[in-house]
Amino acid sequence: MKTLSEQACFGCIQGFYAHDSAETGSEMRFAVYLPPAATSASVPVLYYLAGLTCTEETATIKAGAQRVAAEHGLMLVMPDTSPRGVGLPGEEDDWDFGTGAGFYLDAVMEPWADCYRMYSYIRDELRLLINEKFPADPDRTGIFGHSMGGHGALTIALKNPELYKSVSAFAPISSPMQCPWGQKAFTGYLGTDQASWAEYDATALVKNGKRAPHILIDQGTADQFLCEQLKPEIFEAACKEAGQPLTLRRQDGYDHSYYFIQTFMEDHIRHHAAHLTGT
Ligand SMILES: N[C@@H](CCC(=O)N[C@@H](CS)C(=O)NCC(=O)O)C(=O)O
Repeated sequence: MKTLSEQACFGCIQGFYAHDSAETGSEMRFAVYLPPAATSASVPVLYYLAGLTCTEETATIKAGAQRVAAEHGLMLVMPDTSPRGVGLPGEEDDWDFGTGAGFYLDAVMEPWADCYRMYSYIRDELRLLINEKFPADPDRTGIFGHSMGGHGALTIALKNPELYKSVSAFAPISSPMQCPWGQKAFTGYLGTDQASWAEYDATALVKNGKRAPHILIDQGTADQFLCEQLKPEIFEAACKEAGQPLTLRRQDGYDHSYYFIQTFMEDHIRHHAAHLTGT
């Protein structure tokens, strides 16, 4: 692991790091915010998965998460959204597939299968690296994210409740099997086998018996992707039917941007702190 930069931020450190990833066969970058509490003890870790076109910098700069994370003593980890520059044909052609659009799954289709392994990268490789290199309490890990990253957070938490003790999402893709972004990505990375798609679809996972801790979702009513891509009502109905605890808040007038995310970031960090630290 190498340090790219470190800056003082709310009493401790905002850093950017890179490492050679075995899962993605490439150098991956990630951002870590260490709260002041991390100077004297191991602290809970909260992963934030970003959306389409984003990098490790996007939420670090735009989400305004550090002040509240410092207050609650949470470490923030903000990874990149895909491998970059691995040289696959077409990887840069679309903004919603390939670079910047890893969809937090393990691809099985060629040529993506060797490198596009963001599910295993986030759940295993990066988590173990963070636990080894930073003052992390491995028993207190939470996960949240936005849009494609909201889908990632929900699916990773639902599939691994023993690893993730808190979960939330901003404007998640609630059922990628049922929207154009997801159908394009799943066809390209997973092929046409619908059974493998269901393994990465939050709504299907809930319907098939997977459970996560109480989920918080915020969704802006003026989000330009709401009706065609995000469809929170599908996930809401599945959770209600299955008895999965969910608080879905429809926020009047907010769109899909980081102005929306930064408005409700404090509520999300408090939600995670309540699960991870009891504060
Ligand atoms: N490029 C897309 C929009 C992509 C987009 O909105 N990405 C969201 C995540 S799904 C984002 O967070 N973008 C980065 C930003 O707002 O800084 C378009 O032209 O419609």
